[in-house]
Amino acid sequence: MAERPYIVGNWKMNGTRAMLSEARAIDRAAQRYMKVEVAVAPPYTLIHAVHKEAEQIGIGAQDCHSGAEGAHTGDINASMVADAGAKFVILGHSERRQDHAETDELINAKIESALEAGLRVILCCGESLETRDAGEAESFVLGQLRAALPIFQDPADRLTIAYEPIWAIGTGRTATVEDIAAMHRAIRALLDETFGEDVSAKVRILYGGSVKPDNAREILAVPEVGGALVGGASLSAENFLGIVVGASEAEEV
Ligand SMILES: O=C(CO)COP(=O)(O)O
Repeated sequence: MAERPYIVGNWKMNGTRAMLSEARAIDRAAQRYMKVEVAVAPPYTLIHAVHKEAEQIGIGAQDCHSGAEGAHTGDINASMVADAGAKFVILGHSERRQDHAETDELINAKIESALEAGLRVILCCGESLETRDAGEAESFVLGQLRAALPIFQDPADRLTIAYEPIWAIGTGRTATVEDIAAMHRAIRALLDETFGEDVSAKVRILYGGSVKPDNAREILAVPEVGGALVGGASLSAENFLGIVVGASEAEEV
């Protein structure tokens, strides 16, 4: 693997200032695992506070509005999260696609504004169980990516992909390592075709969906997997660091 494994915690709609002690613990411990790149995406309300605590870990946002500042009550745009200390934003997460009816067009507009604000993008993709059972998982996921990849002029520097099968998110059910490897290979082939192999090699493909300390090492040892996007297990420093340790051990194999 060309790059360090990338372990990103997505706190989703969790966390008050009480979580700052967890963030501090993650940050201090991450300094012992320099072979792993560690980051968290807290809710908007905590981005700046976590950014101030963090010396080692990267900070990101879980979403951003697609527009410039203006009359959009309750919304937060890309330059605002960048100003708060975020260096990346997660876009296209299945929970945003489902709960907020986000379309590929809207996600593309968000990607454009994020790139303009200097943010890196973690672009999520993933199929439902119905789609998988119909044998259409690969074409669905590649379709989601084909819709967005042409926007990236400088993908090596700005793009990370997260493959998160919807049926594995928060369910305790992970995809098999064979399924993960197969989907990651298909995504890599698309990246090779779109950007050329040299640039593609610099884009990490993460797996997400019920990654826990006890399965992290096995998943992260899959050569095609460049890291993990972690939901539930990122809310406790102990669990999240268990995954970082798993990534570090998988690197040594
Ligand atoms: O959606 C996810 C990360 O973005 C995965 O969530 P869980 O790790 O809770 O399954």
